[in-house]
Amino acid sequence: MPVTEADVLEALRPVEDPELHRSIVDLGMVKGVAVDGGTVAVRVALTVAGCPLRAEITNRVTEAAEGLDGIERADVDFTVMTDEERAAVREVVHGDPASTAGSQAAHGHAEGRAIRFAEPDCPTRVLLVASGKGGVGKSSVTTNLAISLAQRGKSVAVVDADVWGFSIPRMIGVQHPPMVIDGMLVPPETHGVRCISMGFFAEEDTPVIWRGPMLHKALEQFLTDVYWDDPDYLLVDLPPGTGDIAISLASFLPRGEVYVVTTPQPAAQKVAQRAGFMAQKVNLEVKGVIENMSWFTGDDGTRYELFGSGGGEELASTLGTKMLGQVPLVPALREGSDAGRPITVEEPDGEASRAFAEVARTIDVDLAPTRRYHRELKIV
Ligand SMILES: Nc1ncnc2c1ncn2[C@@H]1O[C@H](COP(=O)(O)OP(=O)(O)OP(=O)(O)O)[C@@H](O)[C@H]1O
Repeated sequence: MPVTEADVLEALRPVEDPELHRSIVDLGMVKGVAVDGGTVAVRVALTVAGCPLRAEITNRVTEAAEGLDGIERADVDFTVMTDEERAAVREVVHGDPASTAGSQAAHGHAEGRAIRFAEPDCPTRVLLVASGKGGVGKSSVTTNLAISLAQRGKSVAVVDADVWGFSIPRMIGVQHPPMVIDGMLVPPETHGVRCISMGFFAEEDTPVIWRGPMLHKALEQFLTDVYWDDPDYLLVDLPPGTGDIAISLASFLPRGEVYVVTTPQPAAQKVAQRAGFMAQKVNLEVKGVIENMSWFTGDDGTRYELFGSGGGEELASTLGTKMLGQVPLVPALREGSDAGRPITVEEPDGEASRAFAEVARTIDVDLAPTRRYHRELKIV
């Protein structure tokens, strides 16, 4: 039997938009299908003009259509959605329009909008990555831990809340800024990790001079106006230290698990301790310490403890928590970060990547919560 247009539509149904992770058919992106013998023409409406995912969508559509028996060639052409169509997409993916971005007359922060990650039935584990001071590798740990969790098959998102020293987009190698669909921000996905950062809204070499209340609102918007789609994990790269941002986030994310990154030298512990104690003061549990730059392995296999040793263990014991892992100092990690090629992607079997994979496993398996949250079990 010859292939019909309905057959093609069925074949396209499992094709997902690469970042919205929903069927392109359900999203209303397939605007037309025409079969002519062994050739099929498919017209796809992109959510936004100049959509950076066009090539990937072409590949997916072509592969699905050409998988049909009797179809030899698929030609894909593109159009762009109208405002109404975009509004419909936002409604499909982001639910009730009254509670989501873009529904307000003045787009932006909507007072009182719920933060999904704070809701009892939200399945997402929120990992807050903290450090006492800058430069210990907190952003590198956040980036590579996120990728390691994604490599375990988890859906992972990152909020770069290091508003003054945002570096995640560069480190992870983000290819394009977030897309805006009817006021809803769709975070770009790289190596299986979705990410949003102040870096998308400020120039790299311009200092962020926003004051506390504006930052507070910006972060709240990162948690509400962005289409996160209930990932398994949300990692938050906190600014170093114990300032207002960390406290704001604690109030936004009361179910956050805190992980403190430190270096091995004893002097660093005093500063890192403050971050840990601050978390405990705002009632967040410090779930573990990750020691970074623990040693450098020479060509002959000798380990050189350039920054001393024992700091991570000591900090963990002071904070009453566990040390989850030690990440060695590897020049390729820094080079990869600078070039947007994370070590966990470039050298997945290397010494540092194995350390990140083990920390990811510990968090994912050993520290998995035993309690499940059910809305219906909420005691009022
Ligand atoms: N294990 C490591 N091996 C080699 N270089 C590393 C390692 N960890 C971090 N670095 C490098 O150290 C520098 C600081 O790291 P990073 O930016 O992750 O720190 P940070 O604690 O987030 O700092 P800030 O909060 O100031 O942004 C970067 O150049 C990074 O590439």
